[in-house]
Parts: sequence; structure tokens; C-alpha cells
Amino acid sequence: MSRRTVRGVYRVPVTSQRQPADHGTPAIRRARTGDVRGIRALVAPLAERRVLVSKDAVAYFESLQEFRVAELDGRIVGCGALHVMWEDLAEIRTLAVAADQVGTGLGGRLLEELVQDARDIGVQRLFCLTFETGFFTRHGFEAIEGQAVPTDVYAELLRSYDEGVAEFLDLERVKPNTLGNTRMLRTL
Ligand SMILES: CC(=O)SCCNC(=O)CCNC(=O)[C@H](O)C(C)(C)COP(=O)(O)OP(=O)(O)OC[C@H]1O[C@@H](n2cnc3c(N)ncnc32)[C@H](O)[C@@H]1OP(=O)(O)O
Repeated sequence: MSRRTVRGVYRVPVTSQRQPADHGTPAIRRARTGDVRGIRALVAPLAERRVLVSKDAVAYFESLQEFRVAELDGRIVGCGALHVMWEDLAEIRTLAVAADQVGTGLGGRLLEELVQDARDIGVQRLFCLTFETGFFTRHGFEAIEGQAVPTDVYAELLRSYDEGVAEFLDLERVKPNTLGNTRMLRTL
């Protein structure tokens, strides 16, 4: 994947630009179907570096309502998703910021929007699996060892077909995907 794509420069179709972002400050909003190509363009180079997991387009459409995106002048320059796993528990997924926006506070803004979404729907604990331990620690996450759910919930979660849930459960078959990542939890 070229550096061009690493910078996450993908233009949103004009028809989906109902609320254009102000110049200079990306606007964060819920994702729309027209954003999927932009989200994939952001994620692809990070997936190549094994920082994020690569997914097919259909997976993004199916999970679109979990996503918030950051838009700047018609470009998708950030994204992040909230995946509910259980009554009190959700996971932060696919948090990414375009290379030219890293370090501007955008990742923190996206994360805190997702945290608010989590609070709004009754989630009390947020899980993430990441290399970015400093960033998540500064946002109230703590590294955990072992399982974050009791055995009865663990057994229920084993019924999920979601690969991310398999990673949360730390199943043997997905360990190669999570090598070097830290398991972190934030209590809301
Ligand atoms: C659960 C998961 O999704 S794990 C995967 C996480 N994503 C990745 O690893 C993908 C690659 N990384 C990225 O996309 C980004 O680096 C992210 C998402 C991790 C962080 O996004 P950023 O926009 O850089 O975060 P943000 O700017 O809020 O914070 C980063 C630094 O900028 C600093 N910062 C925050 N606001 C500002 C600002 N206005 N001006 C200057 N610096 C700022 C923060 O203090 C922080 O500095 P520190 O790391 O020394 O404490």
C-alpha cells in the first residue's frame, strides 16, 4: 500500500456531505454508507502493518452503525467503532486517525465520543486490544491479565461468530492476530 493511502486521503461522495466540516477542525459524526470506502482507505495501511485487522467491505457495511467518523473538507480523516459484547461490556474497535492529523487531539476526541455513546446505552466497561497503551492509559484504560468476564458470560460469548469477540476471549486460533497487543479495560 502506498504512502498516499497511508495519509487516508479519500474523498466522501458529494451527495453525503450534508454537514461539511469547518476548515481546520474535523467534524465528528455518525458514519454513513458513503463513508465505507474512506474508512477502508484509512484502515488498509494500518492493517498491512498489522496494527488493525483487515476486514471486507461487507463487514464495514454490516457494522456501520457502530462507527463514528471524522470528516475534514470532505475527507474521512478518522474513525472509531463501539461494539457491544454484553450487558455491561463493549469494545472500542478500529480507532484510526489519518497520518496528517495524528497528534492533533482527534484520536482523543473520537475515543471520548465513543465513550459517551457507550454511557448513553448503558455500557459500564470498555475493552480494547491495542499497541497504543500510552494513548489508552491517558484515557483511563488499564492493562488487564486474564479474562474480564465471569465463566458463565465467557461461555455465552463463545457462541459468537465475531472474530473480535474471539480475540476478546483470547482463543488459541486468533492468538496470531493479537500478538504483542495489550488487553485493556476502562470502567465508566
Ligand atoms: C482499540 C483500537 O482500535 S486499537 C488501535 C488504535 N489505533 C492505531 O493504533 C492506529 C494508528 N494510530 C492512530 O491512528 C492514532 O495514533 C491514535 C488513534 C492511536 C491516536 O490518535 P491521535 O489523533 O494521534 O491522538 P491524540 O492527538 O488525541 O493524542 C495523541 C497525542 O497528541 C497530543 N495532543 C492531543 N491534543 C493535541 C493538540 N490539540 N495539539 C497537539 N497535541 C495534542 C496528546 O497529548 C497525545 O500526546 P501524548 O501521546 O504524548 O500524550
